[in-house]
Amino acid sequence: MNANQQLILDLIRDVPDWPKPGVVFKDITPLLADPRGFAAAVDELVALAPGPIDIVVGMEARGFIFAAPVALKLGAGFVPVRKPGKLPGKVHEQSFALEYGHETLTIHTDALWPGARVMVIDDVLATGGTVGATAALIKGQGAELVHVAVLMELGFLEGRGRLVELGAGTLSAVVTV
Ligand SMILES: O=P(O)(O)OC[C@H]1O[C@H](OP(=O)(O)OP(=O)(O)O)[C@H](O)[C@@H]1O
Ligand SMILES: Nc1ncnc2[nH]cnc12
Repeated sequence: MNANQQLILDLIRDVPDWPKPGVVFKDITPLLADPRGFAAAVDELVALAPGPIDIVVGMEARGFIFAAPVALKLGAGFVPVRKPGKLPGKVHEQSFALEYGHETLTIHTDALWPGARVMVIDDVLATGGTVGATAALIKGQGAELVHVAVLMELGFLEGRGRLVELGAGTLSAVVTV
């Protein structure tokens, strides 16, 4: 483990039984409030890009926090995947189950183009539902999902296996717990 990874782990707070009993919530707010920690997280995510990237896709809301600075550092554009009723244009949508509920995600129908090299960035991989739905939205536009990078993978929830089943492409995590 490198120094950045140790710093990141030290700055993520466990909140037991939130938002519902049995869930241990990984709270990134202490990490974001620490400039060295936040920079370390962005740098480690940037380092996971496998090559040139046209567009970084981030998912509302926590994904936006990391995806936007990663896009800038990679010289890529940023495309938001949002919850329903937020994007003003025509959208494609995809529903899925979360660790603590259900969700639908949307993307503008003209956000991507065939062959665009896309990287997905999110804070947490839990069950894989969010990344799986986002991958479907990206592939639905004929874009190339080059890689998925998350700050933290919750290994015990086996989201990675679900993504293989969904054909969501390669994934790496800065830290795994
Ligand atoms: O792998 P999964 O089981 O899909 O869970 C991971 C997702 O859950 C959280 O988002 P959440 O829907 O809680 O929304 P938020 O970013 O608005 O807090 C997190 O930011 C990931 O996007
Ligand atoms: N346990 C968890 N902590 C933080 N974000 C999450 N998203 C889904 N499960 C989560």
